[in-house]
Amino acid sequence: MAAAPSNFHVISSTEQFQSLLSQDLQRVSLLNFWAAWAAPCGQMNEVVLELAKKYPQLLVLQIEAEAQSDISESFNVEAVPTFVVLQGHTLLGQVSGADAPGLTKLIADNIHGVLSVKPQSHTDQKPAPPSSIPNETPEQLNERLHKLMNQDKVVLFMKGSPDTPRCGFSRRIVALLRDQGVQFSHFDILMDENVRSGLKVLNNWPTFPQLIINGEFVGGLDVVHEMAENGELKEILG
Ligand SMILES: N[C@@H](CCC(=O)N[C@@H](CS)C(=O)NCC(=O)O)C(=O)O
Ligand code: FES
Repeated sequence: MAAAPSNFHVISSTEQFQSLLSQDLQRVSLLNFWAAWAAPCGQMNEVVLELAKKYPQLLVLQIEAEAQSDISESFNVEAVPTFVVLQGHTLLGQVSGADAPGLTKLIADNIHGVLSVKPQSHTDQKPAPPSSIPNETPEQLNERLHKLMNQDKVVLFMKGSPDTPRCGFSRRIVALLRDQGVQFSHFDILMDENVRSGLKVLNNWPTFPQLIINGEFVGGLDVVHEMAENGELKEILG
């Protein structure tokens, strides 16, 4: 990250957090709850830095969610990234997930009333997607997705690898499958944007992890967790 502006603070203690917030109770602040292992948080950190530069009057607090668990808990942060916008100690709004346009709008709307700074177009704030196989046709991608889904009896499409998950949801499904004694192959969707977006369409499911059994889409973490609880998972695994 390049040199941070003076309204941008990395929080290292609850005391520092409270004292920064209390300095000026009229000031609008943006709390960015992030984690180093979550790729979308890396992209959103850039967006947050741009917002800090664009709105010098905005107090921007970078909070590493797991390291500052007391602060995270007090705002009920359950996933990263989560963004909380306050004026003093009053909640103005919240955005969950890597929603750059949503966050930009929330800040613009709230800063606008307070400071009348003209908001800029949202489109130039979108992070660039990671690279993928160039010139792959939809047919080729479809064929590749079916091959990947059939590479083993159980295939997990996840963020990162089973030994190095890059997201809490992926980490939890790996722990669950291991706990259930399920053998599985995996594919890291962070390495391939075509697979990432293609599977969302093919399986009509917007998130990862995605578990595939016998070539068929089964569900994400919540679904698989439910199936492990009620015995259905063992049943379809035969
Ligand atoms: N409730 C979901 C949680 C998974 C989730 O929300 N995943 C998000 C954040 S990791 C996701 O994959 N977003 C789309 C993307 O990153 O492409 C489940 O049961 O699997
Ligand atoms: S990568 Fe942020 S919640 Fe999964």
